Amino acid sequence: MTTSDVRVDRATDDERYLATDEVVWFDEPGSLPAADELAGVPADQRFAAEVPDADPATYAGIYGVRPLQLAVPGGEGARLVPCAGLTWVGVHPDQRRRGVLTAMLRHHVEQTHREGVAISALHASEAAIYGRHGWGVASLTFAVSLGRGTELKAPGLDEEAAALRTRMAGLADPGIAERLRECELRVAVGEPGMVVGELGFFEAIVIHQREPRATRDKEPMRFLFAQRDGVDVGHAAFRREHKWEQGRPGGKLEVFAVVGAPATRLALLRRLVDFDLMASVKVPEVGVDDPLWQWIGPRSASDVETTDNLWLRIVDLPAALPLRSYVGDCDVVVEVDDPAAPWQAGRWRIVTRGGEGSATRTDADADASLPVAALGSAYLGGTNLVAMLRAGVLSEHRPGAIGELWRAFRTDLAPTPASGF
Ligand SMILES: CC(=O)SCCNC(=O)CCNC(=O)[C@H](O)C(C)(C)COP(=O)(O)OP(=O)(O)OC[C@H]1O[C@@H](n2cnc3c(N)ncnc32)[C@H](O)[C@@H]1OP(=O)(O)O
Repeated sequence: MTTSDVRVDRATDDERYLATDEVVWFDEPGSLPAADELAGVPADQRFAAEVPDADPATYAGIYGVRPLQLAVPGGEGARLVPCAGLTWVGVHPDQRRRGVLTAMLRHHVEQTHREGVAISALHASEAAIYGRHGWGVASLTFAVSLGRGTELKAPGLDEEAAALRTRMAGLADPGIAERLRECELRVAVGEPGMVVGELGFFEAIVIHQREPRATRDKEPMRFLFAQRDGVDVGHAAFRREHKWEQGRPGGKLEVFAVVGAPATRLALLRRLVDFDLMASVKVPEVGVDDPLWQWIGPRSASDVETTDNLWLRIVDLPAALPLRSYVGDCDVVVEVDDPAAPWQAGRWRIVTRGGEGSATRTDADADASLPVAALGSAYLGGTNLVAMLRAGVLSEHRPGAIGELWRAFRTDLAPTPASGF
């Protein structure tokens, strides 16, 4: 079988899509009606691959797209731009390593381009999958474990943080999905790297968290909202777990997200490290330049794990570059290697001036050659192109060209990690 034997189109059979999902992800079967299981990925954004000799009860492969707003560098803060959130990618175990994923990713890139969206983003289950298909790691994230009562020292933010009120909320509270989304939209304009889903994405969180398999033996997900003058300015999602050691409480608090500008994050984290009966708190989605590192000092975390966060793929280079702002000026001709998107492979003159950027076709000699994944990696200012050159994964034909490009793309702060989608 070759990739051309794989037919990819809209998935029209919900049961078949879910049966494929179950065999790929080997989770406890869901108990919700199909429409609820599939909530969060619009019906016209669910796709499936078919191959000639497959089991008719499942698809050979499935994928979905969540329409997202991606916060990209924009002046002092961020601009929110449309982005295709690739998710739910899976190939039936009987069909793996036959090119089904390759066919689906090619379809996704073409489909995204056709729909006029310039950027695709994803979180990768395994790091080896997406680089060869043009996605590059655009941000890194850390999960940081803290002990109960860890002191967060931030003298310059104490007053602002103290003026915020934090209040708990639950999944059953009316309007919770709307509140989460509104709050994230408010925060994202200051945090390049964040993504914000449509309302259906937040409704799906509520639907899925109410399912028995999500809460078995566990506290249901709870939220902590930070409010200024009655307006939500940030939130954290978390769950506590009982643990007793020799009659003493040693509970674990698992945080799923902390969303807010620095003073809001400070107020939320101070609450999270001070819940009764807890001994430790695990905070995910801590970015490279997250203020938490300054607040806790170099050795206060009991454990730190790092992973790749958002992977970006540019699918329309001349449309993508003007969407963000740039701190430096450059004029560099790049040869872009992108076999899966021939409309943007080849030579481009990238010019940034006065904060604005563009890419135009040119026949001039290339100053540098790049896989398209390198541009996705650098797009949020999160991955250093000069470091990639030194590592030997890019090539330069005019000395200094990559440095010039990087000084235009770089940002003051590393991107904020994007929450899972
Ligand atoms: C955004 C998201 O949804 S992330 C979730 C991704 N899904 C999963 O992890 C679910 C479990 N895994 C799977 O369903 C499948 O193994 C997939 C989707 C990862 C890969 O699907 P396949 O159809 O087997 O991939 P395909 O045959 O097109 O492989 C393309 C190439 O990538 C390589 N590759 C694919 N997956 C992996 C992997 N997990 N690790 C290393 N290499 C991989 C293949 O070896 C192949 O290389 P080659 O062209 O040099 O031979």
